[in-house]
Amino acid sequence: MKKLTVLFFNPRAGDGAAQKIAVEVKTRLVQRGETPYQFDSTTKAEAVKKLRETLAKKQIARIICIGGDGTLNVVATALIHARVQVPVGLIPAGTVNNFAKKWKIPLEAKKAIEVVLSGKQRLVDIGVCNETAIISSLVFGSLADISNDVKQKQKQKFGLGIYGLSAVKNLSKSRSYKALFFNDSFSLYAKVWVCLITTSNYIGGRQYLEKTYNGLHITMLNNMKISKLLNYGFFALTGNLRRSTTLTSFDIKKVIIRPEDGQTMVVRIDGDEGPMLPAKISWLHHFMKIYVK
Ligand SMILES: Nc1ncnc2c1ncn2[C@@H]1O[C@H](COP(=O)(O)OP(=O)(O)OP(=O)(O)O)[C@@H](O)[C@H]1O
Repeated sequence: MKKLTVLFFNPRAGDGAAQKIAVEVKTRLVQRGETPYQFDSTTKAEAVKKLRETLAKKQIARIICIGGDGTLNVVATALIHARVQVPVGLIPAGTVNNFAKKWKIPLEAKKAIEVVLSGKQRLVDIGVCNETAIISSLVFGSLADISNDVKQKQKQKFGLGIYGLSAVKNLSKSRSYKALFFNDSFSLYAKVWVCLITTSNYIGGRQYLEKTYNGLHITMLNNMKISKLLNYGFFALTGNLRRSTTLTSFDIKKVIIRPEDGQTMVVRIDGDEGPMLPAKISWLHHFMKIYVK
């Protein structure tokens, strides 16, 4: 039986170009004698479920994913649930496309399609929080509440500056969360105003740390003051966040985060609402095969 190519696109990603790009990819695949397999989905949860079922029932040669980090998260989460490794071709069609920038996948659709069809692959690492993939970032604390406030439509209309505006709007509501970070060999109790965990030294398409490390980068702002925010903002914008004196920052492969005092906390992963804390967050070495230049 011939293995199938799954063609998965998210009409909500970026400026909505994914659907048009999907038609282009389909034409290229048909020209090569392939019949791509597609399914309909209207929510992220439905897409994860359908993709996981497809991976379990059918022989899949590869998945072509058209969208941003949130769309790629659907694919990686389905791969985690299905416990299989199938090569993934990313055609960037999101707003930020952090993952595509990190792996130098062309942002222009035509070029990205050629990268997938040329067949060169490499293994890459991602993160996981409970059973949800982390493609680029996990965040909780007041900033997570801020991104919750930012709707996809606003992001498309006003660009990423909308996060800054929302931050200023929400400043008065900000509060810190008490949480315990631990694994087999360390434990840290912290009052977290905002905690950011990333899989690389890029966030929002910009380099924010000097170096990357093969693991999760954890950066947290522990107490909220306007003066601290300015210091933090300066170093973040100049790509030297770890030089800021107002942060706790370390790299790790595995951590459990448990809120104290019975507080409830939801994390946001790759821009979407994720699981509630407590959660186990780990580094998945060589988890995903992707097409690269
Ligand atoms: N099949 C789907 N149907 C509906 N919505 C989806 C589907 N797959 C993903 N989504 C949601 O669409 C939203 C936008 O997707 P995505 O993150 O890829 O685009 P973006 O935000 O423009 O890009 P980026 O994250 O790179 O800035 C996300 O919130 C994601 O949860």
